[in-house]
Amino acid sequence: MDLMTYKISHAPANAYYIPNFITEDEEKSIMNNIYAAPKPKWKELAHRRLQNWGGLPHPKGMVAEAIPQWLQQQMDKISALHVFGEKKPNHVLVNEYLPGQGIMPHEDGPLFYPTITTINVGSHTILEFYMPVNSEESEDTLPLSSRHIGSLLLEPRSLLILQDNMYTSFLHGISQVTEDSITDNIFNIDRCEAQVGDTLVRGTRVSLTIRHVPKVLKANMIFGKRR
Ligand SMILES: O=C(O)CCC(=O)C(=O)O
Ligand SMILES: [Fe+2]
Repeated sequence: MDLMTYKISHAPANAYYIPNFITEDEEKSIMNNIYAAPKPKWKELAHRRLQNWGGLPHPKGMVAEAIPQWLQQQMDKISALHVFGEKKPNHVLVNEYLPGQGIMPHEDGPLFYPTITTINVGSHTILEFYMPVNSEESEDTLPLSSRHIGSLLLEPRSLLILQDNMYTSFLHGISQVTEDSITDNIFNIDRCEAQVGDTLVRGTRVSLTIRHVPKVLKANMIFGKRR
């Protein structure tokens, strides 16, 4: 697969969008596996819920946990695209959004290698990008709406890859709405099934954010070596 074919030329930095990265059968099986997880695997937040696979990222290092085969398979497919350099993805964050749910604009922080890959399952969403405020400015003088630079439409079964500047120079977030108007402010609209003028009604979306966590602790570094 030649990644360059999928580069989003209108995006302000390195971003790639691969429609139909997974098949409908794979999508169903991913959904089944995610919903088969025991209830405590879900972490409930105010506006979404999530599952961590591979461990819990932590400034002191992630205690690695085994990744099930159904996820590893997808991670290997992404590895094959060489988007993590010499590294391999070792962590998956699953987010579930019901219609009307979203995520506040944020940066993903220093715990991850600067490539984010996301498999999109179930429903579309719109990922919005914003300029951050620097220390001299405040939210009052530069409201979020004035800092919006554009967005990406993520259709079901697609893969999104964001790198470097896209990761460090902008905030990303998902608005808490139940439908989205498709406008020409969507960087990848020419790669989507939807067209400018459409209104897309949101269903339940599950995203798999697949990343590389550089700092990993071996269990014996915590408990001491046992022989
Ligand atoms: O659901 C998504 O695609 C975005 C998730 C996200 O930005 C995060 O969990 O940091
Ligand atoms: Fe994020």
